[in-house]
Amino acid sequence: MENIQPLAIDGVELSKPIIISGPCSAETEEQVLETATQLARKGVKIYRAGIWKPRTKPGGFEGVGVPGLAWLNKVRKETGMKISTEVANRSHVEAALEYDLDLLWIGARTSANPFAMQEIADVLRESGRDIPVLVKNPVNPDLELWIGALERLYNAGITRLGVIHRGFSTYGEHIYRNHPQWRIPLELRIRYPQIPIICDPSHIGGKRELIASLSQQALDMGFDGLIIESHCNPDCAWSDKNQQITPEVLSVILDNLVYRDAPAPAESLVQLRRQIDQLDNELLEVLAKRMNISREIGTYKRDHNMPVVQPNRYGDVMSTRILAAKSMGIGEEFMRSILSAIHEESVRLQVEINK
Ligand SMILES: O=C(O)C(=O)C[C@]1(C(=O)O)C=C[C@@H](O)C=C1
Repeated sequence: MENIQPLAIDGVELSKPIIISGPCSAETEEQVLETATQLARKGVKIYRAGIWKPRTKPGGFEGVGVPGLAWLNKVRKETGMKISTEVANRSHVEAALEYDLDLLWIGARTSANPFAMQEIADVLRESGRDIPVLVKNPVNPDLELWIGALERLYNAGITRLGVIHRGFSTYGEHIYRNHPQWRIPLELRIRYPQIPIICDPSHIGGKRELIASLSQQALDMGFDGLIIESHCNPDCAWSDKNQQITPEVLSVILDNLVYRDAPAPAESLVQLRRQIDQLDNELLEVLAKRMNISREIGTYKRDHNMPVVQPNRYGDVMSTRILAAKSMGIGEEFMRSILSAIHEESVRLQVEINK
């Protein structure tokens, strides 16, 4: 995907960060236009509204369908904003192209489904249109599946691609509706630095109160933009009302965000990075030494017919190190995952010796 072009929409200068906003769902022409007018007044340039809504269970509001596309056209005409919606199958794409939408996005359930992604890529290729497309992460935390969805579009001739990080589904009650698992979009950034990443704090948080802090966190991590749900009357929204905010609130949140975009690092940062380099080397040396001891223990176990995994010893290692880590200001979760990775590798080396 070397040839990916910067996310550009014809006829609009994209702000930094890129801001996309609008209601979760288009409900009525009045609601669509009223929300759009208020957002345009606040300086938003790209409008979003769900026309077809994938619902977990049948019987919910499933979107207004094609008539909503005409309302979006009216939004563009009256406010000058660019218009976007989610597409999930061939007929959605055909209708969206017919109504000349400026930007499309692919939802998380669709990007998780290679058949649906291929169908969308095929219809875009047949249309010969290089419309910008944003791909939400798949519901499950699978980076390859996400990249696969992007590749299908890229191979179909779509060169203005971006992604939306909307968090990952988890079972049970959590503070987030969809767990952010930031390391996954960050890994994508490292592998494809040319692909812009837009954060969707509305779907990650699932609650209005979390939108501001999640947005700032995303910008601090170098994300390129935000897609935030906004509704002229959120409490009466037909879908996802807890995570929608008024254009007024949106504007306050945006005004308070700090967008960090400093270019070359100063000397003080270079110095600090040198210290990190040094410490990482020391960590590596210690790790290598630990693995060598583990190999020796592995030989001992093989010669004395002992099982590789020693749960009591592992439990002791875990609890004593976590206690020590805490007293040094190191987080428990972090320490637990490091120790568990070290133990896994240590066990793998010892199993090798037994072969
Ligand atoms: O103490 C041992 O028996 C080891 O092999 C070391 C070690 C570790 O890496 O800490 C590895 C495997 C065991 O399950 C417990 C601990």
